[in-house]
Amino acid sequence: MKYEKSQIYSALQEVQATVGKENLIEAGHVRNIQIFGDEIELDVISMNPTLQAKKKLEVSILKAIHDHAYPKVKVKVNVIVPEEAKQLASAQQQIRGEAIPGVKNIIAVASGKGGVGKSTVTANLAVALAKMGFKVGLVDADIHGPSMPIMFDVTNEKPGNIEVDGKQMMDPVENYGVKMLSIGFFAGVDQAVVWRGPMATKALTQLIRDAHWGDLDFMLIDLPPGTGDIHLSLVQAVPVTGAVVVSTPQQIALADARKGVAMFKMDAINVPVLGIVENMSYFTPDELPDNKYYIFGEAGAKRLTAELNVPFLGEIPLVQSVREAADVGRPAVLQETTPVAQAFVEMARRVVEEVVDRNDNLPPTEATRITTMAGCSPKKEKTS
Ligand SMILES: Nc1ncnc2c1ncn2[C@@H]1O[C@H](COP(=O)(O)OP(=O)(O)OP(=O)(O)O)[C@@H](O)[C@H]1O
Repeated sequence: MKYEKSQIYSALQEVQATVGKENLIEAGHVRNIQIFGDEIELDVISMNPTLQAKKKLEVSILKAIHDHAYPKVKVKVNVIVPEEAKQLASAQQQIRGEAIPGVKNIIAVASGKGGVGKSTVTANLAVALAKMGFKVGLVDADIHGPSMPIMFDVTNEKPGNIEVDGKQMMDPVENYGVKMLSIGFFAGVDQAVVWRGPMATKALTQLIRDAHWGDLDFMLIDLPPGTGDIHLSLVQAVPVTGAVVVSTPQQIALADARKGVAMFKMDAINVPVLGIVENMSYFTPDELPDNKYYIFGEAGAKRLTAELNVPFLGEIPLVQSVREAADVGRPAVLQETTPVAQAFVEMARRVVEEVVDRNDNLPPTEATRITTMAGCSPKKEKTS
């Protein structure tokens, strides 16, 4: 079949440019349409440097060409981000608050709905990253129910004080290779529940900024469920590298996860969504390890990622040992050889991949970036 450039141009008029109201052709964002046998290749400009925007643009172009010109043709899209678009995004990041010296990547872990296992996933992600050799810090900002001290078996510890450049700072507690601060250390679980608005925000900012974290590859922030004040405060207080959203496959959890993703994508917030983790994907009894029971529905979060065009970061089974491990303060990923531990390690690998991808495609949070998967092979268990 012979393909006509004019047909391709008219199909691309159906796709909106990444800024303004014009379509791609009106905006002059399509360059170098080339036809090689049964393949069309073209360059397109994206004024939005985020990975999501670029992927969305690519998908829209494929769809437009298939729907309005040639249904079966192979299409290769090269998305180009001009330097000024990168600089603009960088400037937008600056007004968000200063980076934290020594902290390379800040990852917010969120869920729309409570009780879907956000804190469990965060704790296991933190330990998995530490086992891979990364320097990891964890901020438990879940003011409604800080659970990290229990999950890390440090309920009887208190963060120390340390003088840094003449200033008194909190010294995070450490276990399993993860430095950690929790609102629970200061307020006690019962008090923390009543914290709201400015008080919660102030506490969160102090946990992040008034602590001596040292050099970290990753700072994970376990947010309260939902989409509230504290989420907005966080993105104003620090430049968040990306967000991980946790959901179960259940419809009501997915509806809230969708809201969570939408919140991070809002123009005013504009935090790249690294992807969605599906927790409690299926139940597997210990005595029948090959049996999978999809008690909350099957692959719901996976479908949602396809629909929202965000990465799928993995599925974690519902296993009794995960709950037991959380309760005794030894995250399940430390079990090493169990399938659920491997699922957590695989999820951590996917998160690192997405961070690398994001840092390659967006202005960095700081000058030093993680741009390699080196160090991603699990090393020997490190416990304290
Ligand atoms: N994959 C899993 N298998 C078994 N139990 C799990 C799993 N994930 C989480 N749980 C258990 O489910 C309960 C809720 O988990 P968790 O506290 O992590 O949820 P959450 O989303 O952080 O809750 P919230 O933020 O509303 O306090 C805990 O008892 C936890 O041990």
